[in-house]
Amino acid sequence: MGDLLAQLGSVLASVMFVWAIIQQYFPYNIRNFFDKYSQRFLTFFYPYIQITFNEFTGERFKRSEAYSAIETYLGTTSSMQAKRFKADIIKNNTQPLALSMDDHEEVADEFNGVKVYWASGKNILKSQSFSFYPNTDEKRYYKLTFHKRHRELIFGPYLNHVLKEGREIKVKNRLRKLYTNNGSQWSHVVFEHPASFQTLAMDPVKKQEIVDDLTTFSNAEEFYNRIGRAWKRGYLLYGPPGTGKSTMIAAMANFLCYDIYDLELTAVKDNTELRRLLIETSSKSIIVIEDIDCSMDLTGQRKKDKEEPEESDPAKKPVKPPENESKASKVTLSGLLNFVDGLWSACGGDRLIVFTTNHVEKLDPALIRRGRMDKHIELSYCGFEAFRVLARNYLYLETHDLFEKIRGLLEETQMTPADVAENLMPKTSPADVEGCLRSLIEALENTKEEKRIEEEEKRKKESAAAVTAAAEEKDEIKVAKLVENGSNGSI
Ligand SMILES: Nc1ncnc2c1ncn2[C@@H]1O[C@H](COP(=O)(O)OP(=O)(O)OP(=O)(O)O)[C@@H](O)[C@H]1O
Ligand SMILES: [Mg+2]
Repeated sequence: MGDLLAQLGSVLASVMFVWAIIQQYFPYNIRNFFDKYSQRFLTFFYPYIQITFNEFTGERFKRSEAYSAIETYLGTTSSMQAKRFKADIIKNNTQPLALSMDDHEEVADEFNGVKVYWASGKNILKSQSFSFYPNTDEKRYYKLTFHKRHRELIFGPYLNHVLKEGREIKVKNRLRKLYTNNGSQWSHVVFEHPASFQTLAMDPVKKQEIVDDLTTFSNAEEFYNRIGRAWKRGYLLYGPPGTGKSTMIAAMANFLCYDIYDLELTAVKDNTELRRLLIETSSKSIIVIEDIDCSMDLTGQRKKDKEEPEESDPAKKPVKPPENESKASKVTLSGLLNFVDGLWSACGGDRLIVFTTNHVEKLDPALIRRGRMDKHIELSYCGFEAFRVLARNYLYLETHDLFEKIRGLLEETQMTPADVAENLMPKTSPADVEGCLRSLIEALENTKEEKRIEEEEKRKKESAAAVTAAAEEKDEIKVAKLVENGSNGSI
């Protein structure tokens, strides 16, 4: 046995030696000739198929998307098998490093019970001309090997699975961005908002419904293709200031790993500019228009005659530029509707459109009808369940004797989650839990008292108005009687 191995070893060594000599000394075309015929010879007996994915294809400096997706996919799949990795910092909240297989490593993968083999390698081409960047002549590739009887499974479902998984991991690992528009240009910063659905204070049933809806949407590419609709979904978030609309958008972006495009409509000149901005948005993004009722007169002619309710938040009063102001935005309701309706569906990929408003009743029904805004979500005053989330977030508190009292007060008053959160914010370290809860109770009682006084004053005003109206009515009757008597000649 030992002899046989020794002989095998020496045969292998001689073959490798001859191959090394061919590689080293024989001209390119002779090598090519050997390659070609040895391959033909091998494929005759060899039952395996090989596919090579090169790092650069076609355009010299454009990295192949498939190669990059495979690299990411194998980074996760190979983590238990490979011994040498390449690492890169990704500065992501959840994971600091992205791993990928180093050159000349080989790993196995399994799909539907079928085993396949991936190998990484590189060709070093000798540059014909002088180059300052010798590294650019390294050509990396991944080679996939599998038995030829699995050809259909691998060419179809398996490769789709690898590319899809790879892209998804890449999306999760990337640094996400928050884009804002300055007129017709997007500029961006890194998006690092810590909000999540766990920390969002709202009714848990409603919250779960939203999470499920988002999950279904983000996995529904095939469904949207099949029914012939653009892969997009509209959300309308409405409710008083400080109830968590903006926080929910950040939580959605973190949950789906999407970028955010915060569109400032008042800075957009006209419909053409709006169209350009929207077409420039990338897939896997949330396009947000905050305070849509204040952004401009989107309601068109229809609302002009109606009396508009007074805006309680002075910062959100609609900005109405002077008539002759040349910079005034000319974006129209129909311009916006065209995009929400899917004229821009030509740009593929999934996008969420989110509108927020404090006054849902002010919006034109055309803008928010189902199909345009698929989901209407009301964010309202803080209920007991929402309070419990805040207590957990701010004070690590699951239960407390004062909870029942707080429950009662929350049912009787209207306090926004922002105000509740402010009261629960620890003022000392370590947190004085009872002190925070008492400060909240005091704030709730003050709000309740203010509401009582307000209602009493309103009642007083209403009864005073009723008395005046009755007196006026009496006077009118008297006058009418006098007039009637006068016409009868009795005055
Ligand atoms: N439901 C909530 N859950 C957790 N935190 C909340 C919630 N609502 C408000 N907050 C807290 O209050 C602050 C203000 O909330 P946010 O900006 O989301 O309110 P909003 O509804 O967007 O208000 P506006 O209508 O004025 O834009 C947030 O920074 C957050 O800390
Ligand atoms: Mg907001």
